[in-house]
Amino acid sequence: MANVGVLGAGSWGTALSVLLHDNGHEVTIWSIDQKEVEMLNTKREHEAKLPGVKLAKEVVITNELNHAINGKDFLVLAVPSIFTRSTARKMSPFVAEGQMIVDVAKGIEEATLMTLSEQIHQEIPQADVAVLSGPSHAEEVGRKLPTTCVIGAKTKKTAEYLQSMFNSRVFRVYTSPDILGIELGGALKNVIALAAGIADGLGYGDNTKAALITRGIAEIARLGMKMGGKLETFTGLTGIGDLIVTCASVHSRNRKAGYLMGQGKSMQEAMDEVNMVVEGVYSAKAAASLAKKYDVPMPIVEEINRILFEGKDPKKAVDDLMLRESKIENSSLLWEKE
Ligand SMILES: NC(=O)c1ccc[n+]([C@@H]2O[C@H](COP(=O)([O-])OP(=O)(O)OC[C@H]3O[C@@H](n4cnc5c(N)ncnc54)[C@H](O)[C@@H]3O)[C@@H](O)[C@H]2O)c1
Ligand SMILES: O=P(O)(O)OC[C@H](O)CO
Repeated sequence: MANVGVLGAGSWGTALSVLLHDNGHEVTIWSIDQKEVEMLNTKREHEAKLPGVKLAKEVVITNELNHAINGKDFLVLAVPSIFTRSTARKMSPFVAEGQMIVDVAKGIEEATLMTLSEQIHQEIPQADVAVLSGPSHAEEVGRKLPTTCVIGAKTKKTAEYLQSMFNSRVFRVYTSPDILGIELGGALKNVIALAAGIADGLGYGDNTKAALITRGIAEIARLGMKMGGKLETFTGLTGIGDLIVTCASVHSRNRKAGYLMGQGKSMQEAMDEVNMVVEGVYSAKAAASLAKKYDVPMPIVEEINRILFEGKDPKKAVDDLMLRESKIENSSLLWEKE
């Protein structure tokens, strides 16, 4: 049994707290928002973000960061990615040498193009930073439906320790040394999910969805491998696995935001209606900047940026994708004879 601090009390922080408590660990959740702490202490349920999932009375909920960090065997950082750096900076004075932090958010910092684990390492150099990712909606983890994820860590020892902490009958965790590939897959799939949602909102069909998923992972892998991520990661749970769930699921925040935009709502109207973090909106510009920096074609990502930030008509964006110059499916495939 371990003593765990979960930083962030949104839907994912809450679902993982329930999982870790069910696994027999002592869990303390921290939220920056005193009202959220009071609400969770009173109701033992996040009605707005994860209705129907109860937090056991033993789970401690606090507004004091040091209470969630001091003496904990490991920490789970579950705040939306735009708050990762600021939260890590606040955490740093309380984090012990070698204390493990598992980042479970998905994003890339727009200003620096850094992954979340890189930001955490910069703010908390003394921490042992790992990541947890995969096809795992909080709504289903909270209902204890079978789910698989991957822990990425710098050492096998840390990865296997954390694997044993999260593993359960309903939550199967694999390990991986490819932290970068895991983080890029998690952040970039949210941008493609916006496109999948837009296609749904426009009334397009399964063919369109399959095309976006397949060409989407091609874009993600092309960039990710040029940055140093591994092909095996992009074809695994945190790559294609997470992309499939986010493009297809009724629970997906990014898909839903895209759907609303496909139906004619503005980006802001869509984000307000979803009322939970829509990470793809924050990662889209970073993805386009990385594509430019690494000289990798990412046409879906580029069109999403035009829709989000230049007001391009989504239908015109799909037309432009369909009418791009003709291409071979994969430029590494060759005919024996030309
Ligand atoms: N929800 C899921 O199914 C799921 C699954 C896997 C990964 N994730 C990732 O986990 C991260 C969190 O997602 P979520 O769904 O829990 O989001 P959410 O919108 O439910 O979480 C919002 C929470 O963030 C915290 N918060 C708000 N403002 C803050 C601030 N200024 N500083 C620090 N914390 C603040 C509060 O506790 C708030 O409840 C995202 O990166 C998301 O991609 C989510
Ligand atoms: O699928 P979304 O858009 O809700 O994103 C949340 C998580 O990243 C799912 O893995």
